[in-house]
Amino acid sequence: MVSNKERARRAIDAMTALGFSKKETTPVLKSLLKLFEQNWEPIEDECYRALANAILDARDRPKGPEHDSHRARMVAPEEDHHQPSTSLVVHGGPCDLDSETEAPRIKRPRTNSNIFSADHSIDPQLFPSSSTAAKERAKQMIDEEFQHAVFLREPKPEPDVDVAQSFQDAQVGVISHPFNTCSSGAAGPLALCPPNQNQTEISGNKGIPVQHCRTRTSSPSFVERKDSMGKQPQNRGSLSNHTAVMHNTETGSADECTEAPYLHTVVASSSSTMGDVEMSIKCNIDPSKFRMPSLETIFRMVEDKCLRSYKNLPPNFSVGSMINEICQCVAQLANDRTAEYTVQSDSFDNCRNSEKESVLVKPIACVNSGGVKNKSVEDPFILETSENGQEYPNVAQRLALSQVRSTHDAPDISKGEEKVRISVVNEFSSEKCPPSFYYIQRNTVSPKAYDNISAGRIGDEDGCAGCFGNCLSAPIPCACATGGEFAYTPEGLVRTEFLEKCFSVNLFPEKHHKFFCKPLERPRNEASPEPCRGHLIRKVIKECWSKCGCNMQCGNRVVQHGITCNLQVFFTQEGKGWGLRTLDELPKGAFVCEYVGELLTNTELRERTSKKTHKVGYTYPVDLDAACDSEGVLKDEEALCLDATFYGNVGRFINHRCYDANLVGIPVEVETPLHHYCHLALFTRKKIEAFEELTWDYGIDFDDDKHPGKPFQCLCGSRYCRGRRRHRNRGKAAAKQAVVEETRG
Ligand SMILES: C[S@@+](CC[C@H](N)C(=O)[O-])C[C@H]1O[C@@H](n2cnc3c(N)ncnc32)[C@H](O)[C@@H]1O
Repeated sequence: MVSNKERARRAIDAMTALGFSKKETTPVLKSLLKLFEQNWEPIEDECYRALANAILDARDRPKGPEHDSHRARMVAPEEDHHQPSTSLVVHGGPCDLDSETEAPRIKRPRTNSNIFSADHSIDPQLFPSSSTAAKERAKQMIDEEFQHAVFLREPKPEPDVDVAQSFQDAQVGVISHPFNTCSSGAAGPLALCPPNQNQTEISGNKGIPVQHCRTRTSSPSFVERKDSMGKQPQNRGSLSNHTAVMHNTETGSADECTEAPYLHTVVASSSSTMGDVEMSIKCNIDPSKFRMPSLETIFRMVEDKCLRSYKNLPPNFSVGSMINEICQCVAQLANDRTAEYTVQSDSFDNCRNSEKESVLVKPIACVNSGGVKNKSVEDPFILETSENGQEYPNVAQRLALSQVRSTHDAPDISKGEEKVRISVVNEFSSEKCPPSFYYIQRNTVSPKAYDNISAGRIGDEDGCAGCFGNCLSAPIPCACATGGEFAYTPEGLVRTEFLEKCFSVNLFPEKHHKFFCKPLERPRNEASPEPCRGHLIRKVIKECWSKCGCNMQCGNRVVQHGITCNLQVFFTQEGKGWGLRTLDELPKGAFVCEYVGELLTNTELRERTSKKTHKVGYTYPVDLDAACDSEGVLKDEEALCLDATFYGNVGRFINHRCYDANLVGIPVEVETPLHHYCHLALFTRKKIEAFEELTWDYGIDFDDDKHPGKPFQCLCGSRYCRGRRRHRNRGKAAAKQAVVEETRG
């Protein structure tokens, strides 16, 4: 049992850590002891919160004949005069309650450097006496008051702690505790944690989460929460848990804290029958200088840094989700050492081990029913690192891979990323599913491409003031309508005229304006890249977006809703590899899917393809021609393209067909606050029957021997095929004319 002397010493030390002198603390402590009838618990509870408050009250209390230095009134000074009878006076000597009806007024701590505010006194009626009930209620009120504050006051760091260094030494720790209490997702309370208590519970009210604090002995401190009923809150894993835990600087005793004050913020948590896992940030701090930023701010900054540092990130990359994922993985791996875990872990180990020389992405195998080995397991993509060690996929990407769906074991190749299930079948060979890639529903953006699009070259960040309700039914089209008319019909189909104009640009590029990339200035001895062959200026659909005044059901929002038709990836009979088909009949002008991949600059794509180190049979880059600037001129490194080789959606399975393909690609501005560029959306050019293969004219000139990428041997089967030798000399104009007529007819 700890002696009173020791308890007093600890209390004084705790206060010293907060910047209160021993001289100041001692009389107030005595008063409180008296008040609580020599019961230490209410004083020690909540990291000596009551004591800290009482000292502050003593400080705040105006000095006067009736207020000697040993008297601390737990009342806000401004109320003191008006409600003297309701305040509790604590004497420095033996406990001397002025009145049985007086009660302590507990103040809310100030949130910034000056810490404890005196602006929030608690109704004294709630503390009618110093009875146990009153003390309980007082304790509860303290909790309520402390829910949202950072409770720091000039703590004394360890003498040998370099404060500046301590800031940099903010650590993230994973704390696992296999029991059933858990953290809530609600904005959480902050606690001042006593240095010598094994567990302190701060009760809350109205369902507001409460917390326990454990101080460190050999293991790190942690904070956990449960609701006022002691149940686990539902919204686990939210990232707003925010807890400040402060330790004193005491050293020596095994059960006492041995480190400088630190701020302890719970970042994420995961709860399951397997146990709870939390991740927290611990900062050694100088509270006079330190203000804990919000987690959202921190995450945003980290995400921004990742984007800049690494080549590529999925657009929905979120540090917060990643940390949550880590918690879940810790819980899972700690409990479940299955074979599957070993396999996956190995692939990550491979990535890690080969980080220096090359990065190995080992796609996860298909589940093969017939015992057929998936080629992709044996032939992983090998991607060389660039000079600066950053090549696809890099560290951040590998971390992000857990969020991106691999295509193994896929009755739905999108692994639930899309609203509809996209099945995979192979009726013609033993390959059960396509070589692995990472399924993404939205483009990822490389930092360079990001710089280009965030420069606002393509889109206009401002929303349209004229949008309201469903823009398509407005009597006068708003500014989102391209050329004064919306491209979509009320049924969500692209209007025939618009569709034909888009098709015509593809078919007769020579009749349409082009713009040309300017190559980068290069040193004389360096080979110049191939001169730009020109990018077509295409018709663009601009969809309404979050800054528009209309609602999500507005008819001028189609592509942004994602895939809605039933598609299937299938193995083609003609030798084109995998292809995409529709399972339902589709009307003319229907949106099928976007071509999704990694958004790169042309320069980045060239660098990537020049390495040609990956063992990928098919290539998937597509120019984003619509990415023109107002001057009609682009620098080479500004022109954008999409590469779906490693990351992509079902669009990457659409094969080429010369001229009479049944899909047409239309650039669509689907804006987000961060991205303003044209997405490449594929719409049906004509009515398509169920089970018909979906095709698209890549615009390849098979006669062009100078083309940097060797075109494949076309097996499209079209009567107008440009790839078949015997057709090459036939008049292209005649072929185009035939297609136009066929389209009209
Ligand atoms: C975007 S991918 C299409 C999906 C691809 N078939 C697969 O299995 O992943 C483009 C590649 O498919 C092949 N391909 C597409 N259309 C073709 C065609 N008409 N004839 C022959 N091969 C074709 C070529 O190898 C081309 O580089």
